Amino acid sequence: MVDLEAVRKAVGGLRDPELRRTLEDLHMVEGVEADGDRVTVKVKLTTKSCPLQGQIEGMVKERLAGMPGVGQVVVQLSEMDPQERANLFNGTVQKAPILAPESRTQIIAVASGKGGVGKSTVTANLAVTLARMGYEVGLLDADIYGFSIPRMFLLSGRQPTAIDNKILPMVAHDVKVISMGNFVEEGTPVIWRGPMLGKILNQFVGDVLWGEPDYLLVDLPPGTGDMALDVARLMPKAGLVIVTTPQTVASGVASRAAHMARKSEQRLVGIVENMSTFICPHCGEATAFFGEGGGEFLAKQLAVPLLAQIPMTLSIRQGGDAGKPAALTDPVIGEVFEDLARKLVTEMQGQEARSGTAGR
Ligand SMILES: Nc1ncnc2c1ncn2[C@@H]1O[C@H](COP(=O)(O)OP(=O)(O)OP(=O)(O)O)[C@@H](O)[C@H]1O
Repeated sequence: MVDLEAVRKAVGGLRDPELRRTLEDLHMVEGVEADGDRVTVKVKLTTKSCPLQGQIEGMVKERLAGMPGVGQVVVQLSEMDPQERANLFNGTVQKAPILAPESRTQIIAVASGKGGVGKSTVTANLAVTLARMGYEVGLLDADIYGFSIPRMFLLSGRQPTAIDNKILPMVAHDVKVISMGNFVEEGTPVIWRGPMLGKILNQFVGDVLWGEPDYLLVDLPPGTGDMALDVARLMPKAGLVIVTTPQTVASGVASRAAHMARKSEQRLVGIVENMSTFICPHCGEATAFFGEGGGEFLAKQLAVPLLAQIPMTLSIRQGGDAGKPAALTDPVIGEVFEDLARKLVTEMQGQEARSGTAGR
């Protein structure tokens, strides 16, 4: 005898790979039936064109395999009607828009004074680390000219699913990702300017079904251009983390980014010094390749904490190119980023509490 309640519970406990919620929460389990040991599970997808339907079918079969009394498993897929979908998206998936005062999502914008200091690398590694620590994480790649996030998450060339004018973020390494890089042909230059940038950012925030992540990381373009100002305008509560190298600090470009943030009344959370030392892949010796003390100097100057000093390692570069951030594969780097994530979470909580906005 098949225990249909147990089957329903087992299927209901599976998580939708895109929406990151259980099928039960999403009201996707329409019914379970048994005819002898032949079990039929009816699953209602948000859309029949869902590219993950094969994956969902496989998940159900794998989950039920070997359950007492269960022999053959048949998965019948159907589709929600627009009303059911709207109820689901506006209710279960996204209770409040991500920028609404009642949203629980904390936004962390990651900036740098100039390009090439490793801002995207730090953002990607921080995102996967927060996800590994159990937080729900979204990553918005607002570096629309020099997007490198899709490559770092092995998402190049893929397109997110769009349903009823909403976009589902792609998921990689447990992080929900949206990047301009997934909306344009590879190698095509992005030439929008001024007001268009604000519109894209608006869309990436308003039209993407982020759900309710604990943290939304925003990878800003380098420098103090239009996009950084748009982020300040659209996300006034975002905390800003500035990535610098010891050398960049010396040239003063990092502090320009910080001063702009202050001017636009953005909340500075802290500094991350990247490429602090070069770790030789052969002998393991650490060399202060770009000088020393820069991050600390900037942190003192701005009266914010130095959250981390990230070494320059082969594993970080290789992880970025291979689509698997090194924080997931190199235990030493994993530890460095976990330390950064813990400090960042604590600092954000402290700032919230001090400004009296905790629990918003
Ligand atoms: N700590 C590190 N160790 C080794 N390589 C690193 C490290 N940080 C960054 N890199 C490498 O440096 C290059 C530039 O990094 P990244 O793309 O993250 O910079 P960025 O500041 O985001 O640049 P841009 O804003 O111009 O896109 C990449 O090849 C990346 O793999």
